[in-house]
Amino acid sequence: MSSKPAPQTERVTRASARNQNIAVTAEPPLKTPSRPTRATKTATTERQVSKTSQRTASGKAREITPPLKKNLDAARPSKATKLSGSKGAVTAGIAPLRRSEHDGEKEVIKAYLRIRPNLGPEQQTGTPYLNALSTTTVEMVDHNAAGGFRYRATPAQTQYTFSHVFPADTQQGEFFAKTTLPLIQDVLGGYSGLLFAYGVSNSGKTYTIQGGSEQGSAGILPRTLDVIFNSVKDLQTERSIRPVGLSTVEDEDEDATLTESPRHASKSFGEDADLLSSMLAEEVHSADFDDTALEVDTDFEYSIWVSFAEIYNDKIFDLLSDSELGDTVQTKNNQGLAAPLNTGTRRSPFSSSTNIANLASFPSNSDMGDPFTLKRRALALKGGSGAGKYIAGLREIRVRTSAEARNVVKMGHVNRRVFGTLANHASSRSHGIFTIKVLKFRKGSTQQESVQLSRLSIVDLAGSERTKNTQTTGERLKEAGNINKSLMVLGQCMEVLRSNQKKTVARTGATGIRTPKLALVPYRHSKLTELFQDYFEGHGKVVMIVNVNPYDTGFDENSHVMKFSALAREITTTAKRMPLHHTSNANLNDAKKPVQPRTVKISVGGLNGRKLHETQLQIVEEDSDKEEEDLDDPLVDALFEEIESLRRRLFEAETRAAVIEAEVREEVMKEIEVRMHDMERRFATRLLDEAEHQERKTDRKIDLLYKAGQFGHSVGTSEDEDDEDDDETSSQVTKQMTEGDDESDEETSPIAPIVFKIQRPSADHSEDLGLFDHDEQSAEETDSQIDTEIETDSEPEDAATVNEDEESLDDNDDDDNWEEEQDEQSSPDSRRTSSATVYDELEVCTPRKKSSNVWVELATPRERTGHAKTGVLMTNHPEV
Ligand SMILES: Nc1ncnc2c1ncn2[C@@H]1O[C@H](COP(=O)(O)OP(=O)(O)OP(=O)(O)O)[C@@H](O)[C@H]1O
Repeated sequence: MSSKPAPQTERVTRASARNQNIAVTAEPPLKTPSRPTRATKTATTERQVSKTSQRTASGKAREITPPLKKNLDAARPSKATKLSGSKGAVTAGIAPLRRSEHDGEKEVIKAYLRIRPNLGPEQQTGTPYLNALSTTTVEMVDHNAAGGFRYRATPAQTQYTFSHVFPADTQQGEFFAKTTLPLIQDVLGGYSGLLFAYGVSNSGKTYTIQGGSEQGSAGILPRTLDVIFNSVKDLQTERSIRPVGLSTVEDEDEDATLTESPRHASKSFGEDADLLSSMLAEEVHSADFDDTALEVDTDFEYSIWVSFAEIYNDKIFDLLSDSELGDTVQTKNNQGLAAPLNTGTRRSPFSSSTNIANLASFPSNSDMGDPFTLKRRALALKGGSGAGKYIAGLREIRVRTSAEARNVVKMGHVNRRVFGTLANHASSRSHGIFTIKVLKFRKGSTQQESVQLSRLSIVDLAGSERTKNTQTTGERLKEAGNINKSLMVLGQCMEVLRSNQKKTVARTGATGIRTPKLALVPYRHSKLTELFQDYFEGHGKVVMIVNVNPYDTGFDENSHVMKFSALAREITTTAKRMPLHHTSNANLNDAKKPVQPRTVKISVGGLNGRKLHETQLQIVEEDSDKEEEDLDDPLVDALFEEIESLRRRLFEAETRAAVIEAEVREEVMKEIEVRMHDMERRFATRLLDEAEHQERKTDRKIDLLYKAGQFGHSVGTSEDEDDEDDDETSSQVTKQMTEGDDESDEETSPIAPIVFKIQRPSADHSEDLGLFDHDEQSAEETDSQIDTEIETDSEPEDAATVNEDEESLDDNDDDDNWEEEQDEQSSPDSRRTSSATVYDELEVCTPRKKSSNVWVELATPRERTGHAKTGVLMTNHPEV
C-alpha cells in the first residue's frame, strides 16, 4: 500500500508515455484500496499484476502487461513509424534511459517460464505434469505418484510462481517482445544485461534462443540483432576504437592480438561469402526479420561488436576464432618412429568463416593415415576481482548490419556443431554464449571518457540432467559432470547471494550501520559463474528463461529446474553503468601444457552422386592461458591446478556417490515396498487364522466344560449323589440361562452366578469320575486334548510363527494358565502325592444383553483369590 499515491501516478504517466512511443501500453496501476477488499483476496495473479504495474510505474522494469497479443501487435511499429534513415530522425522506440531512472536501482531477477508444445512427430501421450494456473503460477503434478511408495525430494504436487508463464501456443515474436525487448532497451541505454535459457534437454532452449527454420520462428538472438540494428541503423560510427574486456576500449591499431579489427573481420566474410551462404543454406524468411526499432540517444554514435564462445567441459572456446592447423606430413625416422617433418603451423582452412566451407577442398589424407592437427585453444578468464571477468583472446567482430550479425551467429553455430561432433559430444552439451557489445561515442567528442560500453550476453545453457540419466562412464561422466557442475555452481551462487542479501537487509534494518559478515559466493567453482559474476554482483540485469517440456523428461529433473528458478526470483541485481577506461593491451601469455590429441575422421559430401571426401584430423584442445594475476608465480599456478584437479575429482566422486545413493535408495524402497505388501498379506492371513483358531479353541473348551458338566458333579454334589441330582442341576442351569435370555433387557439383573465345581479327585478316585483315563499318558492326553487338536489344524510352515503370535496375542489369556495349572495338578506326580481334592470352579452367568450367547466365566481356585476371571463366549449350547 502506498502512502504517497500522487507521485506514483505521476511516474506511471511518464512511464506510460515513454512506452507509448513504441505503442506498448503499460496498464495503469491498480488502485490500492485503503483496506482489504474482495479484490485483494483474489489469486496471486492479480497481486502479481498489481506488483508488475507498480514496478512499471517506478521504471525498474518495463514489463509488457497482458493481453500479450494486443501488445505484440502494438510493439511492432507501423511502416510510418520506422526509422526515416537520417541521423537524429529516430521516431520510434522507447525513450533513452536516464541515469537517474536506473542507476543503482535494485531489481529482482526476472524468471519467465515457457512451456513447450506437444509436437506432432514425437507426440507424447499421457497427461502433462504441468498446468498453468494463471499467467504467473503453474502447478506440477506427478501423476505417477498415486499409489506408489517411493522416496522423492519434491512433493508430488507443487506450485511455482514466475514473472510470467508463457503457454505452449506462445509465438516467438510475442515471447521476444515480452522478455527481451526491455533488456535491449537497457543495453542501448548503456546498461549491461544477461539472458539465459535454462531447462532439461529437449525442452526448447535452443528453439527459444535461436529459433526454428519455419517462417516467423526466429528466436531471441536473431531478433535482438534485428532490433539493435533497426535502432542504431544510421547512427553508426566510423571511429576505429574497439572494446577490450569488460569496460575498456582501445584504438584498433594498438595491438591486434586481442580482437579482430573490423577490416579483418569483414574481409574474412567477404572472401568466403559464397561458400558461406551455400553452406548456411537456410533461407532467412523476410517474415523472420523483426522490424521493431527502439528509440536511442541521437547525441551518440554507435558501433556493435559480437563474439561467440562456448563452455565445454569447463573450458572456454572461441566459436569464431581461427584454429591452427599443423602440417602433418610425417615420415618414419631411422628408428621406425613417426616424426614430424614440419612442426610449423599454417593458417587453418578450418578457421573462422572458411573453416568448414574449405573442408571439402582440402587434400584428402585418409589414405596416408596421418591426420591433420587441428588445435583448439581454450581461453582464459581475466579481470580483477571487483570488475568481473572477461574471456581473454575472444574474437570480437564488428558487425554493421543485422544480416552480417546473423551470419556470424550461424557461423558460430556451425563451428559449435562441428566441434561438438569432433569432440564426440552433442552441441547441446556445451553452453553457448553470444555477446553483443554496444559502444556509444558522444558526437563531436574525442575524449575516451565520452565512450560508453554496454553488453548483452545471450546464453543457451546445456541441458540440465541428472547424471543418472546419461551414460555415466568415462568421458561421458566427465562431460555430464561438468555440465551439471556448472549449473549446480550457478545454483549455489544464487543460494549464497540470496542469503547474503537477506543478511544485509536484516542487519541494515536492525542497526542501520553495521555491515554483516557475508559468505563467499563460489563464482570461481565454474567458468560459467566466474564469467557472469559481474552480472550478479550488480553490473547488469538478469533475465532467466525456464524452458520445460511437460510431456517427456522426468518430473524430478523439471522439479530441480523449477526450484532453481524460484531461487533466482529472490535475488536482486543492481543496474549500474560501468566506469570506462582507456587501456593498452597486455599480450596474451602463450604458456601451454601438452594435451593428448584426439584423432577423428571427417566425411564431407557424398550426396547426389558426389564423391565422399574424407579427412583425418587430430584435435588438440590446448589448455587455457593462465590468468593474468597468476602469471608470475608458478607455485600459484601449480596450486590452482591442484585445486582444480581435486575439485574435479571431488565432484566426480560426489556425482558417483549421488548416483549410487539414488540407485540404492530406489532399490531399498522397492524392497521395502515388496516386504510391506508381503507382511500385510501375512498378517491378514494370520489374523484370520487366529480368529478361527480361537473359535475352535473356544468350541473345544465349551465341549470340555459340557462334558465336565455331564460327567462331573455340579455345585454341592458329591460322588455319592445320584444321577437324578445331576440332571436336576443341569436343568436348573438351562432354565436360568433361558430365563436370562428372556430378561435380556435388564442388564443389571442381580442373578447370582451358578457355580460348577468340577471335582478333580486324587488318583484313587479318578477312575470313578471318568474324567481321567486310567494310565498316566491318557491323563496327559486328556488335559492337552484341546491344544493337540487345534495344533493339528495349523499350517506346518507357519506353526512356529503362529505359536509365537499366539503367545503375544494370548498374553492375558488366563485360559492357558488354567490349562497349565490343570497340567500341573493332573500330572501323575501331583496326583499321586496329593490326597487333597482339587476343584475347578465354573461360574456360569446369565447374559447381560439379549443375545443368543452366554458368557461363561471360568475361575480356578487361584483366580478366586484375586485374579481376573477368564471369560469364554459360549454360543447357546443346545444341551446347556
Ligand atoms: N515453442 C516451440 N514450438 C515449436 N517447436 C518447439 C518449441 N520448442 C521446442 N521445439 C522443438 O522441440 C525440439 C527440441 O527443442 P530444442 O532443441 O530447442 O531443445 P533444447 O532444450 O535446446 O535441447 P538440448 O538441451 O538437447 O539442446 C526441437 O525440434 C524444437 O524445434
